[in-house]
Parts: sequence; C-alpha cells; structure tokens
Amino acid sequence: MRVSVIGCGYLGAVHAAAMAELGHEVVGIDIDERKIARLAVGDPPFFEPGLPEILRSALGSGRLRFSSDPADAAGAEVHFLAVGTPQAAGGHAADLRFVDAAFDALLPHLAPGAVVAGKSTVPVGTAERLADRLAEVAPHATLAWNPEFLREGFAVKDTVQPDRLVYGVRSPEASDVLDRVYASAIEAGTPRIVTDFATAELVKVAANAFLATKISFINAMAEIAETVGADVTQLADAIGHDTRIGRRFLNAGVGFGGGCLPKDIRAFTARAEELGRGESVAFLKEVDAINLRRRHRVVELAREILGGDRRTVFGRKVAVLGVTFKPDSDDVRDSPALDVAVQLKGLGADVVATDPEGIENARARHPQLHYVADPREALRGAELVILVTEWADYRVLDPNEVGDLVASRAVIDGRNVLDPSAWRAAGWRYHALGRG
Ligand SMILES: NC(=O)c1ccc[n+]([C@@H]2O[C@H](COP(=O)([O-])OP(=O)(O)OC[C@H]3O[C@@H](n4cnc5c(N)ncnc54)[C@H](O)[C@@H]3O)[C@@H](O)[C@H]2O)c1
Ligand SMILES: O=c1ccn([C@@H]2O[C@H](COP(=O)(O)OP(=O)(O)O[C@H]3O[C@H](CO)[C@@H](O)[C@H](O)[C@H]3O)[C@@H](O)[C@H]2O)c(=O)[nH]1
Repeated sequence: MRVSVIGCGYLGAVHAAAMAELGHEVVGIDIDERKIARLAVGDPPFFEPGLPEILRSALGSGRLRFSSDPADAAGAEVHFLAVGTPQAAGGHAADLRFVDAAFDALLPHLAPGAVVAGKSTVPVGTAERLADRLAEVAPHATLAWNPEFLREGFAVKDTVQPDRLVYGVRSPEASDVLDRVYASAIEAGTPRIVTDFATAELVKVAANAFLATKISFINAMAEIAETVGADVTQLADAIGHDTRIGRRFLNAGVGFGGGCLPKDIRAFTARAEELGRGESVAFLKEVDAINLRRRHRVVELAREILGGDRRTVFGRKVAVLGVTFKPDSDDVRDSPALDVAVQLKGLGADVVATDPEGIENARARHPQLHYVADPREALRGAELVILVTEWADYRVLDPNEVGDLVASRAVIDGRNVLDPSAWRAAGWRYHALGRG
C-alpha cells in the first residue's frame, strides 16, 4: 500500500521505517528539513534501538523516502498524522497547532478514498472536529483515529508487533483500509478494537493516566515507607505477586517523565474540566503532584547528605548519572533526572552530569550544566553520586571501583536499582527513595 507519515519524530520516523519494512511504500514528511535530510541518508536524528537498522534496510529497499513537502503525500491511500501535541505554553491543555497545520497542509493532496489516520495523542473531541472539516473540504476522503502505544526504547518492536490496535472510525471502509496496513500484526493475532472516535481518543489518554497513576501510587507508598523505615521495593514485590495488581510499573524512584505521561495527564485534566467533568479526573492532579515531589525529595536528600544542619550544597561536587527520562532513549523531555541536576545546580552545587545518549539534547535545553561523556570523569572527586536514570551501565557499577574515584562514598539511588548491601559493604552511605 502507499502510505504517508506526517511528522517524523520519535513516533513518526519509527512508524515510517517500520511500515516500509512491512512492505508498504512509504513517504515520511516533516517540516524540519534537517531531520528529513538525516533520515533520508539513514542517519536517525534521535537514539532509538533498532531504528538505524530498519531505516537503512527500508531506504535500501526503495520503499521509503522522506520529504519536507506535503505535496509528496499525494497519492497515498493512508496518511498517518504523527505530529507533536505538546503541553501548551502557560497552561495544561494540549497544543493542537501542529495537528491543525499538518491536517490543513494535507487537505489539497488527498486522493479519492484516502484515509487520514490520526496517531498523535489528542484531547477527546479532536477527531470529530477534524472529520467534520474533512467532510466539508475533502468529502472524498475519510478520517480515522488510530492511537499509538509504543514505548521509547522499544519503539521498533512495539510498532511491528503492537499489543493491540485501536481504530476510531465512522465507517467500516476506513477500518478495512487500516486492516490492510496492519495485515501482518492482525495475522499474528494482535487484538483489534474497532470503535468510535471518542472512545479511541480516550483509550490512549486513559492508558497513560493509568500508568502514571500506578507509578505515583508506588511513589506515595515510598513516601510512607521512608517515614516508617519500610522498604518500598519489597512492598512492590509483595503486592505485585497478586496478579490483579501485577509487578510492572511499580518501580518507585524519582518518578515519571518524558514526552507523554506528564503532558498527557495534564491535557486530560484540562479537557475534562472543559467538558465540565474536572472532578472525574481530579485525582490526576495528585498523581502529578506526587510525581513532582519525588524529584524534590532527591534534591532534599542531597541537601541533607551534603549540607548537614546548614543543608547547603553550595560548591559541593555532585555526579549525576543519567539525564534522559528513561534508559535506552536520548529523550530529555520533562526528564526527572535533568530536573534534579538543574535544581541542584540552581542551589549552587558543582554538578557534573553524564549520560550515554542524552547529553546533546540536555545541553541544548540546559547549557548551564557541565556534561561529560565518560562516567568515570563525572565520578572523579564527587562528594555525592546520584543515579537518576537506570542505564544498564550504571546498574552494574562496582561500588569498590567507583569508591576509588569519588571524594566521598555517598550515593542516592534514585531508581532503586543498586544492591544496598553491596554498596554498604564497600563503605558507602547508601540512600534511596522509599527504602529505610
Ligand atoms: N514518543 C512516543 O513514544 C509516543 C508514543 C505514542 C504517542 N505519541 C504521540 O505522538 C505524537 C508525536 O510525538 P513524538 O514524540 O513523535 O513528537 P516529536 O516532537 O518527536 O515529533 C513530532 C514531529 O512533528 C513534526 N511536525 C510539526 N509540525 C508539522 C507539520 N505541520 N508537518 C509535518 N511535520 C510536522 C516536528 O518537526 C517533529 O519532527 C504526540 O502526540 C505524542 O503524544 C508519542
Ligand atoms: O515502574 C515504573 C515505570 C516507569 N517509570 C517512569 O515512567 C516514565 C515513562 O516510562 P514509559 O511508559 O516506559 O515510557 P514512554 O516511552 O514515555 O511510554 C509511555 O508513553 C507513550 C506515549 O504516549 C505510550 O505510547 C506508552 O505506552 C507509555 O508507556 C519514565 O520516566 C520511567 O522512568 C517509573 O518511574 N516507574
């Protein structure tokens, strides 16, 4: 099938390459010419495991090309809208300017029978609004909403083998077209839910709201555990054995960040308030507050450890391990790790941050921080080590070896991934979130 993907960021670039790998003829379109130039030569503009391989293979097959001209989308049977929906400046609602601009630019190029399939995460009601406009301006085309559930770090696998497909449609024809796009996943038995626009839009934000709530639930337990000297990781293991609860997404620590969960729960709350239903999701404000408190808690712990009664970190050398919002990604959008580093720097600490993939993005946002690529360089002379992104390399650090580099053996394990007994045995003052 001929497919276009409008917006080639973390979602769209993977989607475009994966669709071509599945045999479709794909054009990826983005207004960012630098991004397009890199994608066109098989050089992904961001880090995502497996993307370079499928990108190069798809380009080599001749089934994938990239362009910054929306006219190049003409002739496709399906146009996936994958542009950003960030938090609006000065508020909590989603900024839909990119969706509207991409949609408008596409309108003149829609062939008869074409399906515009929204993948961006949008406030409920957006699809209906766009479908009504399509009916007016290009009645020969149809709209579908086909939310995306991929996780960064696993984006290629999640795109090729999704755990479910959701289609919000008004007509069975649109659903049939999407079935042809996803034929291989459907053949492999992927569950598929065909529904109306509003349900499809809500499924996406409900899923992210649930995940965020699960993380903040365990982080709330961590706050209580800290007060009474209990261990939140054992608590999570114990409740996680109940299959109704499940252990996944119960990792307590510095909390959630990224380009999705934080902005999606805020946009959901804002939309619910617009609909006069603010009270239904008012708890998401608490979820957000618990999450942000965890970042603050790491900063407070650092002040307690380094500053004693004076609680000052001024001039003290702190090594921050990790700047991305999660491992196996270079994404620093709303990163708890970077937030902690910035807060400590703001308090006058001599912060040295390191990360295997995120330094370039972090530097673009926060040039005031000192970054080093080699973790040993960050650790050398540190009076406090803070692990805030659980990259595989940091999980396996040897406390004896690291101990020889630092000025003082004090560590905050912001993701509960180090073995406290091994670090304590090596003479470290080990501190964690939610572990006495
Ligand atoms: N990143 C994820 O893991 C993920 C997963 C599921 C859903 N989503 C949702 O997908 C959407 C995109 O997220 P992302 O992380 O890929 O964002 P992103 O910022 O990485 O990418 C968005 C891209 O859209 C491009 N763009 C903006 N306006 C355009 C236009 N008019 N025409 C063509 N391109 C345009 C930008 O240049 C950018 O490259 C968001 O709604 C997000 O919530 C993201
Ligand atoms: O037990 C956990 C699990 C995750 N996190 C944090 O939560 C954030 C989000 O993690 P994750 O959900 O794995 O990352 P994303 O790639 O942002 O994926 C989420 O957001 C995407 C965009 O909407 C959705 O498509 C995915 O299904 C959804 O998992 C990260 O900061 C993690 O460190 C925790 O603190 N504890």
